Amino acid sequence: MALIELQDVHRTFTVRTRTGRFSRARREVRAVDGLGFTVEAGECVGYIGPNGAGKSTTIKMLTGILVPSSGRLRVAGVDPARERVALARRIGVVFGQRTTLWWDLPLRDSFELARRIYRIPDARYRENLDRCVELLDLGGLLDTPVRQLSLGQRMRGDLAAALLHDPRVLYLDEPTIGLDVVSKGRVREFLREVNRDRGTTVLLTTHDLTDIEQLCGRVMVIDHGRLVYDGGLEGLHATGRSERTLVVDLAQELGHPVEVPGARVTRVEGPRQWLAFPAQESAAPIVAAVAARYPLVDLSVREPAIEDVIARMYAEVAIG
Ligand SMILES: Nc1ncnc2c1ncn2[C@@H]1O[C@H](COP(=O)(O)OP(=O)(O)OP(=O)(O)O)[C@@H](O)[C@H]1O
Repeated sequence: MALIELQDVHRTFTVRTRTGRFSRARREVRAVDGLGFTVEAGECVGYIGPNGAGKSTTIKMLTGILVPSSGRLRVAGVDPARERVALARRIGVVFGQRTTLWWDLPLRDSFELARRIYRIPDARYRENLDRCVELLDLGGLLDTPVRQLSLGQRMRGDLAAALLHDPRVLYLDEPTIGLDVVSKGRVREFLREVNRDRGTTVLLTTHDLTDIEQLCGRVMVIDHGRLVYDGGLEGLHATGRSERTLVVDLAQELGHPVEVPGARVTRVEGPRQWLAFPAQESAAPIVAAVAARYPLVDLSVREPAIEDVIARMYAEVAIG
């Protein structure tokens, strides 16, 4: 069953720019430009793209904060902008950069407030709170005012607050931003549990690709308001933008890059040179060509890092 559905969604903004001392021009920005995708119940999907791609605008439309200029949008069966109250019961939202917790009150009070706002039945509330407290290790923090919590503790509190009412969809916007390695691991482990054991559908926006690698079976890449990739993370390598690297140690420093068909030198350090070649091609002919022309001491092949693939993809979309 599809929990999130977008069909040909557009959202434009009109911005005024100064063209002279007394003159202004109106310009249309297409923040989201014919976007369409479906997220099925129980999926955990990464939603990534360069700055200004349209991610926040999409999330704002999905949470009912912004109305689309045109197109069709449904979340858990409701139209977000028209049925905000019904939507609120079905979704949970966590923004890494902002908190929904009450700054001066103990953590417990923010949870209590969520119980009242969402009218969560007592038994359900206690069960969910106990689970979150245990999994997120919040036991010793419930009576601490939020302003005294560390960033990692506060994020764990925000996650709990977003899930107490059993939302079917969880939107996460940079949930691990600024956290140390241990805190990131804990947040990711919790999210995995929420998605796997409770079947909560997760849409995750992040600039940290490790979040995606560890949590998402599917990734959508957006740029200029359009979907430019939708599929598995490993499938990104097959888009032709992925490169492997052959690292060769020559017997002596050449003073210039080696010349080998099918590969390009990306770095030279003394006798060591780095040769990039398309990831889907075999390394064998390149190794043979290098060995035939230059005396070698050692060589190794490095697999592409997903960061590099995405960076190249962003760069190509920007140029094209
Ligand atoms: N309220 C607004 N008024 C005018 N333009 C806007 C408004 N909100 C967003 N935009 C423009 O729409 C485009 C998409 O912005 P959006 O914030 O959705 O991108 P993003 O992918 O979330 O970027 P980031 O990763 O930097 O948060 C940008 O060009 C932005 O300047």
